[in-house]
Amino acid sequence: MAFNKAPQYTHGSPVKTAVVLVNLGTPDQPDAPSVRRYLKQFLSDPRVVEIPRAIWWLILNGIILPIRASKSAAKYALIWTKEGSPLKVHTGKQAMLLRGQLGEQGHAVKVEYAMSYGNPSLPDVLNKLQTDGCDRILIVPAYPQYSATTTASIFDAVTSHYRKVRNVPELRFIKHYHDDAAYINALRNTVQAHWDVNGRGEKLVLSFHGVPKRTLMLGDPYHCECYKTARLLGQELGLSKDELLVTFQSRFGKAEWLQPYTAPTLMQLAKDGLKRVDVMCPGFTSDCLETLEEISLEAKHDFLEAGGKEFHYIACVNEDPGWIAGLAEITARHLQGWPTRPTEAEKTEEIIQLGIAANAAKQLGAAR
Ligand SMILES: C=CC1=C(C)c2cc3[nH]c(cc4nc(cc5[nH]c(cc1n2)c(C)c5CCC(=O)O)C(CCC(=O)O)=C4C)c(C)c3C=C
Ligand SMILES: [Fe+2]
Ligand SMILES: [Fe+2]
Repeated sequence: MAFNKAPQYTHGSPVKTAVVLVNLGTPDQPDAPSVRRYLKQFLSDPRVVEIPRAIWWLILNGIILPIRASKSAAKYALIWTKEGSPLKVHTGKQAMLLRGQLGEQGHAVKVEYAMSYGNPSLPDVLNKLQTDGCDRILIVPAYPQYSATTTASIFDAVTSHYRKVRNVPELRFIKHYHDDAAYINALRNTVQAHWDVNGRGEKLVLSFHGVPKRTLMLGDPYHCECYKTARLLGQELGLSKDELLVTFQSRFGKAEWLQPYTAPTLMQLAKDGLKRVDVMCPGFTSDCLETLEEISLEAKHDFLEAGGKEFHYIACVNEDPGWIAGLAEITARHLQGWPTRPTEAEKTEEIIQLGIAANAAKQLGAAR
């Protein structure tokens, strides 16, 4: 196997640190060809669909992609913004704000964002960081709860990238923050802010993205981590057991997924006489197709059709300042031990270098 050519090594170059916020990915455009390309990459990942490859290849290419690409594209079109896909827009803004927050705290780190599927791709971002001389990389998955389908797929993508690299950096990887006070507080503040403006529903439904039930039986901690997030948030909000409900959305395929399923549960609640429900999705740190279309539009429609009167969707933490502070806290904790705060000598050296560069530019200007 040939390894990718690394930038020329130079003695004494300062070791730079980078943080990469990684989210799932999204199509480039809300049209069938783009969605097909994205779904093909996503659903071909053996971490996402654990069916023998040859059989799955036939099902995916013969049935799923031809049908789903245009159906999903129509859904993406409903939530697309002028800036692009909400998932990408929010993740990009979070990375920019995290950069600012860590910088204010004195950390000299680069912060980028990348996607497991689609763009900006993880390999592109990791290559760029290598070119920029970053030799310490902290990977921050955008998922609070660990799941092999999401978190481990990032791990696979990162490690398989570096299998082709000659000069590998130091690597760190955050596994989860489902029970981290920084995340729970950001969720609590988001719910409270919504209640302060809109009053409070009879029930708060926490809808997490589902996974096949089989993965729980095989030892994936995702289900337990979702319940722990819910329990801690319920405690922070002072909710009784009757006021809080966990459900799982986005079932894909025919197999049983984690239950109770979100949409049928909401319809049953309405049929049982519940008038107002508040719904939040604490498995997502950015609003996306799954929250904006599936919950805020589809599930709302189902609840109202079944006799409910008021449906309140509470947005994800997105760029909420409390969450950006929390994300910075979690990130800084995982950067510990890496010298990210420049020493006085390094600061002086940087000032000298800047001075030399400015002088050179002046001389160049005078010579012209
Ligand atoms: C938050 C964690 C997520 C888990 C766990 C997860 C598992 C999972 N998802 C699918 C299939 C699809 N998911 C789709 C979209 C999608 N999924 C997540 C997150 C998790 N998925 C996000 C953030 C998004 C939205 C992306 C966006 O562009 O906004 C889709 C595509 C949309 C569609 O066609 O419905 C599919 C398909 C499986 C099979 C799975 C676990 C086995
Ligand atoms: Fe998904
Ligand atoms: Fe979905």
